[in-house]
Amino acid sequence: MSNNLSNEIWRNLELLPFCVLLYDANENIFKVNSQAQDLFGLRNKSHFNKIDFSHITLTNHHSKKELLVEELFFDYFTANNQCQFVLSKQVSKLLLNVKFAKLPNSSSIIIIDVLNNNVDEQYDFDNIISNISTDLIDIQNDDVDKHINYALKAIGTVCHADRSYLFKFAEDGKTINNTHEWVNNDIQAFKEDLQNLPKSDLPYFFSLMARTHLFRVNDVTSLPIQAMSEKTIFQRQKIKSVLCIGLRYDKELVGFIGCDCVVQKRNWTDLDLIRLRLVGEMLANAFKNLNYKQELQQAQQQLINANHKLNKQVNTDGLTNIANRRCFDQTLKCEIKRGARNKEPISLIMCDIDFFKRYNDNYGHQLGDEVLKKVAKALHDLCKREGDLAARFGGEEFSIILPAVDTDHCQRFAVLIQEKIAELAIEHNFSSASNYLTLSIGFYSLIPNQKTTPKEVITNADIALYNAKEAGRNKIASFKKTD
Ligand SMILES: Nc1nc2c(ncn2[C@@H]2O[C@H](COP(=O)(O)OP(=O)(O)OP(=O)(O)O)[C@@H](O)[C@H]2O)c(=O)[nH]1
Repeated sequence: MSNNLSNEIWRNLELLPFCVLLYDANENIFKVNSQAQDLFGLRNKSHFNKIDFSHITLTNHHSKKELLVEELFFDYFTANNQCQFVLSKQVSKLLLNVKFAKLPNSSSIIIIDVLNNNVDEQYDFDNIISNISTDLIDIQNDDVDKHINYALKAIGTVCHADRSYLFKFAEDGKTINNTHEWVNNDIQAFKEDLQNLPKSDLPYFFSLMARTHLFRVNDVTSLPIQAMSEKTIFQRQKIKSVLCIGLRYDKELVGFIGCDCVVQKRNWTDLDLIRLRLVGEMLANAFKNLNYKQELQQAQQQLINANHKLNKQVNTDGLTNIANRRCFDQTLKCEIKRGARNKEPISLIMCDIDFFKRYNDNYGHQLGDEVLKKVAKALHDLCKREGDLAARFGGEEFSIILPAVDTDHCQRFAVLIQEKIAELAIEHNFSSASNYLTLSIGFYSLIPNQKTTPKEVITNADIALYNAKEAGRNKIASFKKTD
């Protein structure tokens, strides 16, 4: 490549809006445009030698291998003419996209595009954002505060703020509450003072928020005259710069998150805004999910309660509030099967109020109902073991299922029933059996087998009850098989 040609190419190249370096093989010199000189901290010269780059190393962004800048010009690029490198500066790391082109006569050009101003910070923020979004996806009510505080600390730190916070509008829509706050070391917290704050105290702030969902002030002292109220509040909190973005829930503004700088002013960057907006959107989505989840849980609970109530209703006798015939039938069927499986006894007691018709006729139907309730409660209270069931069989007749109870045990239980009814001491002057209300009790105890049917068990207990009645009432009779 002739000198003239090389110079001509360079005149065009050096004007590109990138960092450009050219190696002129003829002269064995390097040319570096002003952006590239700035990037590598080189002194302004018309051309450079290898030695001028000897202090500059780059790190391959993917392989993490280090190399000297000069190596880029000589056989570094083979298959791919483009690669990303990290250049470590004093306080930051820059991500560079480096493109390589060969010229005739072993000369070559390097064009560098600075992709990111601080690789570490971006990397940290990406990590934080990915953590926050993972945490917020499955947010539960009891750890919501932890995640919000983490998000606020993250956004406060990456935006170089001294304080970050979340405000939510109260239900009346007229006041706001500072629900969460992060403050940097030695920075005063204000959360407690910022409860039930009338929106009307910040008219300028909220008019901007309503229109743009954004409030970005680099220098609080430069706020316009309409923002007098805001200025006073900000200055009381020693705020020098403030950046807030609105939180929307179904397009409606429900609050805002923001950052303050207290120690020194900050010219908020577009990146600060993008980051704050990202965190704000994630929080707003999380609140939305949480709300849906809560509504769903409430609906599920209501359904469970309604089901429970319905289940109770269909299985409960309306007057006496103990198990009804339906529940009795189902339970007896199950317990017979269980007894057959486990080869365990089961007892069924049928009991009937003596001369109840006379009671009704003389004391009235209403008092009759009260008696039924008292007897039902007494029987229910006696059923203490799990699996025992007292039910209203129909009219003034009650039944009790006693799993794992044999004849002797059931006889003792029947006596307990009589004692309990006697304790009630319900006057019945029209009974031929006693002056007080009494029951006739019949029971059937058996070890069921696969063929045993509920019908057969009920019939036998009923026969025993009939025998108790026949024996003069207020009696206990057990069913005995007549072969
Ligand atoms: N108050 C009230 N009475 C009821 C209810 N269900 C049934 N009865 C009454 O219970 C009475 C049962 O009468 P009977 O079957 O003749 O029997 P009893 O008078 O108790 O005579 P024994 O059983 O032979 O001692 C009837 O008068 C029914 O009206 C109810 O829900 N409330």
